[in-house]
Amino acid sequence: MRFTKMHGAGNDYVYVDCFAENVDQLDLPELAKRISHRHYGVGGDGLILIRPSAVADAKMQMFNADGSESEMCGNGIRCVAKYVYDHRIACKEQMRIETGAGVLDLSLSIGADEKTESVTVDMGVPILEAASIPTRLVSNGKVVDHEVEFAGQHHRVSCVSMGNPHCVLFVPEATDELVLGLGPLVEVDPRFPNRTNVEFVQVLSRREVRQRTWERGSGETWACGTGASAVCVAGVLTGRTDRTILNHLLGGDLTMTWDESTSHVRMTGGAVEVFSGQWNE
Ligand SMILES: N[C@@H](CCC[C@H](N)C(=O)O)C(=O)O
Repeated sequence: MRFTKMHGAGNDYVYVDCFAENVDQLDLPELAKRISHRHYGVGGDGLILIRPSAVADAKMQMFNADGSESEMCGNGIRCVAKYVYDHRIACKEQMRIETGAGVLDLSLSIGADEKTESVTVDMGVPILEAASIPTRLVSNGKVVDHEVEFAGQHHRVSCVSMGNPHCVLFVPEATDELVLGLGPLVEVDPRFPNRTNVEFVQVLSRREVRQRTWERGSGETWACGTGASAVCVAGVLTGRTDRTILNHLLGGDLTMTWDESTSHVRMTGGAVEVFSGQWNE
């Protein structure tokens, strides 16, 4: 089976082109675990299948490194768009990709070498009601974060779904103690019956934040696009940031906007193809 390693802002996945490869007989969760392993496999934050779609230019199916399947992947969908364009599956600068969270619109910036340099994704409308710890309205009509106890400590969190669940914590500094210590506890907290992704965010100014992410099913990753979308929404709702922010993640930057007129979140970032190979197992 041919595969391609790609990353968006350092969030790296193993991609399989299912326009060319038949994976239907494979145990996909097991394959995701094995292929993602950083010592025994190709290595990555998970596995992403680029499939034909009946309703869009392609369909993305994504698995975390532990084999669990997620509805959506923000950095992954930019790489899927790049693959689809650069490998001439669809030569369209405006493209639609089907995900577990619906069909999303993408706009590609093409370089002089006729390859995709960056991608803007319309991430859709964030869902606040679906969060298991709901974001609350206070009497003056302003939405605020919610005080919750995790491991005996009180934290203020905002829960935002971008098709997949996110729990955003604004902190003075996203330390290892928080990300690697608290992150795994929040991920499996019983108040999140489907587990959750966890974002630790330091606000640098109204237009700039620094984010570290503990991802459901993959542990700490170098970036998370759906997480950056949730952070953009939570920053606006809690009055901390403007509607357009630059988010510095461990592996790169993402530009995020929560559009006031449409309520859609837009994300712009790079997508990089690293290498291709043959998986023989
Ligand atoms: N890294 C991704 C999110 C991947 C899925 C996530 N771990 C989940 O289980 O929901 C992104 O860029 O959005």
